[in-house]
Amino acid sequence: MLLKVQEVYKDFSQGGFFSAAKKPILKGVSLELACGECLGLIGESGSGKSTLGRMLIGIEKPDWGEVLFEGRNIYRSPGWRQQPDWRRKISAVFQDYTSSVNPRFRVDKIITEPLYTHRLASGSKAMERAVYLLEKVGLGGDYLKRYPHQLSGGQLQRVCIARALATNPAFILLDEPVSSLDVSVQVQVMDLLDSLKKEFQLSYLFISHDLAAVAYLCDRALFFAEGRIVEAVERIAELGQVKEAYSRKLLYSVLDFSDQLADYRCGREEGSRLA
Ligand SMILES: Nc1ncnc2c1ncn2[C@@H]1O[C@H](COP(=O)(O)OP(=O)(O)OP(=O)(O)O)[C@@H](O)[C@H]1O
Repeated sequence: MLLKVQEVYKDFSQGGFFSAAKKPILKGVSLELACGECLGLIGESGSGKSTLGRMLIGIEKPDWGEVLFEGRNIYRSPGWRQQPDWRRKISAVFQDYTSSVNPRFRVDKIITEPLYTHRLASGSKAMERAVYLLEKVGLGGDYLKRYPHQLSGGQLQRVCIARALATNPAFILLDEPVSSLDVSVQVQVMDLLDSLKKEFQLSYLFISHDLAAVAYLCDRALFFAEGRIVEAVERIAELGQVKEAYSRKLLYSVLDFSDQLADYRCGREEGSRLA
């Protein structure tokens, strides 16, 4: 198993720095992710999805429980706050692509930064890798010298995906990666993520409140409420048959679920016609 989360708990302080009051955010979450798999995490705003996501990429230490990556407890490995070898194998793409990049960096610097941080390449080797990655995300070397403000939202998110791929990761956290994009661009970016997953044998945790997007991209899914997994869907085709009241509520809240899924599928066909 690539990633294993065992009974993690997390509380956050409430009411400011001097307050001792704590609010439980994660309440005993366990999950597993195999190589090459895309697992969806669906839940309402504030349910703790991003907190769990941050825990999986090594930046939110659990109060209790374990996060095992390739069998190793990442928060107990020596120097987990620095740059141990496992860290380059874990990457992330977030919803807010604008604040994910330094606006004063050109695309080449954005993509090569992790290569320098992890001492994987520098100079012309790093630049060659940046061009290769830009091609992989459908942009190409012409974009190397552009600034973020010279790119569309979809192009900038592709640059963020290229950066996430730079260190040859095995696992990528995708925290609402298409939520800020137009539907037609969402389809293109999800198709890109899907083809990259196959090409590089990547595993994804895809956090979303959008059931249609989860149905489109994921192999299986977890419904998440108030810091707990309330229902697991082992076959994504059965997403519409969830039984728990919370999952059904989420399903019904997306009244246009099947319309939206049809839109995505339609967008994919259109995309392939345009290609
Ligand atoms: N560092 C922190 N300190 C205090 N409270 C926090 C911290 N990080 C998150 N929280 C709180 O934890 C709860 C869960 O937040 P989280 O971002 O994980 O939820 P989410 O399900 O990802 O929501 P959204 O979909 O809106 O991003 C929220 O009430 C949030 O305010």
